[in-house]
Amino acid sequence: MGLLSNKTRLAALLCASLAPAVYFLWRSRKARSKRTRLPPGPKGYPIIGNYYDLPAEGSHLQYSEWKKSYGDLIFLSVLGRNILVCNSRETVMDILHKRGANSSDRPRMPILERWCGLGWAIFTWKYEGEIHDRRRMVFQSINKNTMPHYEQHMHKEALDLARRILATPERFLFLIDRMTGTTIMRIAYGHAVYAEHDQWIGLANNMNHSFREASKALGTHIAEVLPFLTLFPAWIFGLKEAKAFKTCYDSMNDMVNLPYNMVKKQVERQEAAPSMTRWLIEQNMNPDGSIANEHMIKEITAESFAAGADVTEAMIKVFILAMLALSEKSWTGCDGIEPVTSRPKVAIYRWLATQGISIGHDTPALPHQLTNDEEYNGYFIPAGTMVVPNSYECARDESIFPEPEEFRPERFTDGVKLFTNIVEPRDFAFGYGRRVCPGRQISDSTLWITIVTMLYVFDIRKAIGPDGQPIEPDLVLANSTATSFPKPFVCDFIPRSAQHIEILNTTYESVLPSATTKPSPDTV
Ligand code: HEM
Repeated sequence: MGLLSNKTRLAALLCASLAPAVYFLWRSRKARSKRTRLPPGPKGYPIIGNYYDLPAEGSHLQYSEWKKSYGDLIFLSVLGRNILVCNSRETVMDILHKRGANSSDRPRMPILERWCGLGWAIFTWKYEGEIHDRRRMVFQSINKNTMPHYEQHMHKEALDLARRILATPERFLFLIDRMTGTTIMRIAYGHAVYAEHDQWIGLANNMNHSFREASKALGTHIAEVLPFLTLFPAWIFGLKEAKAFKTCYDSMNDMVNLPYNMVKKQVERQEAAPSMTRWLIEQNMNPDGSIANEHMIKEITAESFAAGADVTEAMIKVFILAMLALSEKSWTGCDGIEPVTSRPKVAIYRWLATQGISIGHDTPALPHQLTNDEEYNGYFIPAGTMVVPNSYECARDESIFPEPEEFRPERFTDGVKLFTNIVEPRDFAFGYGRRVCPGRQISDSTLWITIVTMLYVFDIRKAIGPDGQPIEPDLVLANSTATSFPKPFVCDFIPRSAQHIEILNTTYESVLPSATTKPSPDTV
């Protein structure tokens, strides 16, 4: 006779067979109860979710509008992808900074990775593996030893920009574009640009242009949210888009390989100018002359160039717009600016964000992604949720920045020193938590040196139209490409005095005198 009676055995059998069913029922109830604790958001449709609630461009405006109904946290779902929008500085900081250990991944960017050939760029990666080494490479090559060298070049390029604007003020937009390219080119590769149409800059322009076109093409692309579609060839979804993606793919490839190979040859000949690439090659050189981590060096320097040039250009153009917005109002910092004491650039970062600068495709900043489930203020946020920080809304918080549309440097500085008790706009201009921009020191210095130089030489005013009235610039940025830019605009650059011009010219000659005459020996 067994140890258990037949009745007990039957009961045990019943329990054993029911247990999984009970367990799954319990789990689904738990999950359902958790789901009911999701943050609020607009009710979507089955399967497609909020697909049609989001505009094709300017999503930050829609997020800000929803804030009135749903508050600081908004939960959306688009074709199965969960999205959490952080609509205030507090929620952005809580989720992306304080909980950075769980919020530092990126959502997959399947089109950029597969069709546009950007799988090597860390901004598309999860926060794991080699990304730490690559971010470290950027930090190590922008250090206290290399920074003074880079700053000399920034200074030279800013003075050069002022001289060129003096000669042909109507070309100022093109000249700013050129100047940011040449500055970052110097820093990344040590390449000096002399000719108007430099081959290296041409390469970079091709890359930037093709990336913008590809970004436009991926705008509403279904494969963005259904990654398996990128297993098919892009052309079956449209020839025009496929062409844009392919051009992007090829130009990225050129940018990764050609400048790097050139610098490598220069290092072998001991002729390389100081740069991120030279520094990284030297640091990774093996005793037999081979270079360790070569793929990382060439990819991270190409990414630094790509990440830096466009946004810095946008920032400087926004600064000019800001000067026009400031117009007749008095601001002590503008008049006879003291280069090292006044710090209007923090105002630019905030104002730029209020204008909806978008870094990353049509989101107010690059999105992050949750690695694991998260609990926040009683809400449940599932693993894999894409977190979108609405920096646009953060910069417009009226409790911190009254009349946020106004460009008012006096919020941050009395014209002599920077206030210490301010909310630092750089905290939201350069991203968040563990994914914060590793190149911010470079951009910060470039922007600062350029602003100071321009304000020293010029009074920047609204252009006067044929009717004798000032031409009002459009302050709304053109959105929806990788980085948003001011729409083309006109303005007047009025030199402050003959003495200011003389000082500009003598300073230009004295900063890095060798950089003005030596032609570039290498072509790519
Ligand atoms: C004014 C100029 C710049 C602005 C406003 C800017 C802003 C940003 C922002 C908002 C992010 C996303 C951060 C996040 O995910 O939370 C980012 C990422 C990045 N930036 Fe910048 N950036 C600028 C210039 C530069 C420069 C000059 C470099 C290189 C030297 C650079 C390299 C990068 C890289 C490599 C990433 C990807 C980091 C990652 O995904 O881990 N950026 N930047």
